[in-house]
Amino acid sequence: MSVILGPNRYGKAETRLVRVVRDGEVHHLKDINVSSSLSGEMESVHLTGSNAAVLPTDTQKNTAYAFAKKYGVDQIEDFALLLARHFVDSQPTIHHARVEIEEYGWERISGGHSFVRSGREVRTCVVHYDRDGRTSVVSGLKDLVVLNSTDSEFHGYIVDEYTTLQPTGDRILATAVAAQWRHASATGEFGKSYADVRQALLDAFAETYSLSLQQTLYAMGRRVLETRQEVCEIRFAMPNKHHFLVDLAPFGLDNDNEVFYAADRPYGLIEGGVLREDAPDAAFAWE
Ligand SMILES: O=c1[nH]c(=O)c2[nH]c(=O)[nH]c2[nH]1
Repeated sequence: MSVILGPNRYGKAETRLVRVVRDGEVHHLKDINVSSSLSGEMESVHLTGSNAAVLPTDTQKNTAYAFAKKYGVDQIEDFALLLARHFVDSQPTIHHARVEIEEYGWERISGGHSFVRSGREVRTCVVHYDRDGRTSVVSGLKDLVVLNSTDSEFHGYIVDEYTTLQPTGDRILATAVAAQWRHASATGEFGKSYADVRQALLDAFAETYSLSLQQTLYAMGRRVLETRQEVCEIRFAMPNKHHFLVDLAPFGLDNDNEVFYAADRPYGLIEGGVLREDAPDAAFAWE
């Protein structure tokens, strides 16, 4: 039997890191979750047990903490690029780095040092860097929960012998948006870009009269590409958070789209992407 080593990568997943910046009495918080994943000359470690080419995952974790102290953490994309470039540029055996970061928001309560975890979405990024200098940056968000209490219909679908769904001309449309968008280049004002993409997503969700969540997804992606030139592709995963009208007739009550049962499962899962026709090749950006 002849076998060979397949694709592989290794790293430290979910290094939780909180950076406090003390500006006198006023403190600033960055709360992130860093996952690094390296690949390169890893035949020996798998085939012979030699660890000579391996930068330990423990070191990868330590580097994240040390860099947070030395360089601070501002935009997660910039911090991810810093780490990815460091791993590849400092170690000849490491040819490719993937760094993924999630950021959790905190809001100031009062005074300078008290915070409440924000109920907002989680901001994300995935950065790749290889020894040829090829770089990709994908920004994103997840758990952006949105709801339209009207302006949503769903009808005209295939009806077969198993279809029981009734067509509706007025329903609740709700989802938890998970979106990732690819930057055409690795340089940018990531903070401003993020704020504008988020706003474009919300505006398009609110302003689109929806005949399906698929149609809303496309409108949201299109709006982002119209709003931010540096974004060349966006991908979504959006659960259809079904709201079913409760039958109140047994209680002698009508229900004119007022009382709903908010089901948590099963849910429709609508996934799709929108991209510029001339978007540069994605290479490893989505890996
Ligand atoms: O927006 C929707 N898209 C679907 O594909 C679908 N399927 C379904 O049962 N309800 C919905 N709603």
